[in-house]
Amino acid sequence: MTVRVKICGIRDQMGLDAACAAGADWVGFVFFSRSPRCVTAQVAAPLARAIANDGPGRIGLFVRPTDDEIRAVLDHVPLDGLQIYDDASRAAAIRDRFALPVWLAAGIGSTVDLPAFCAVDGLVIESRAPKGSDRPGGNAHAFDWTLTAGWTAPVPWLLAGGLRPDNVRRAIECSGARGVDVSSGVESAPGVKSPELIRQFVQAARA
Ligand SMILES: O=C(O)c1ccccc1N[C@@H]1O[C@H](COP(=O)(O)O)[C@@H](O)[C@H]1O
Repeated sequence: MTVRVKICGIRDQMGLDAACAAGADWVGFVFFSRSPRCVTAQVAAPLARAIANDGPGRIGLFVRPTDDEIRAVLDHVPLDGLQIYDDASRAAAIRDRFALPVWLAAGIGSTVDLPAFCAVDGLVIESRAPKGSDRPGGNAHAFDWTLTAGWTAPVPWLLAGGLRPDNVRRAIECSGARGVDVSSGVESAPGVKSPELIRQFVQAARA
């Protein structure tokens, strides 16, 4: 089975071209001001529009957004889905409001944190933010991948957090994930995507 891959935190054409050439299934644009990968709608719009119809899906990442913040982005940037960091009921409300697929990000500390039910289209299962971090994801921080091994997921899900070309295969084998999401692990510096690491990551995920 082909593992599906999302490359998150795309900020420029070079990163986008690398993700497309590597065969990524989705690319993510981060609309969160405290992230080193943050893009404005003005920066993301031409990148999102440049993606071919058969290219990766375009995911907008938001942290506790208001409806107005999402609307302001959607007015300019064509997106195929939203990745939301908020509580489950708010994510479901965003799904209803904007009629777009919504993936809810869930930080996992133990198996009790794994959702048994949800009213969204997908889950991004990742580590909890380390103490002192001012953002809930994108921290290059991994969790115990075996926690998801016996889980019956209510919707499709991606594994995220601290994944890199040299650990993604082991993470997939330990977790049972069929999809992975990466940001920090394919960068040469915070916010700077490395085409070579993107290529290696996608290849390793699907090896
Ligand atoms: O990428 C970010 O900067 C970010 C900021 C705020 C919330 C989530 C963010 N990224 C997501 O976090 C995970 C793991 O990222 P990493 O590979 O450990 O850096 C992933 O789902 C990203 O989409």
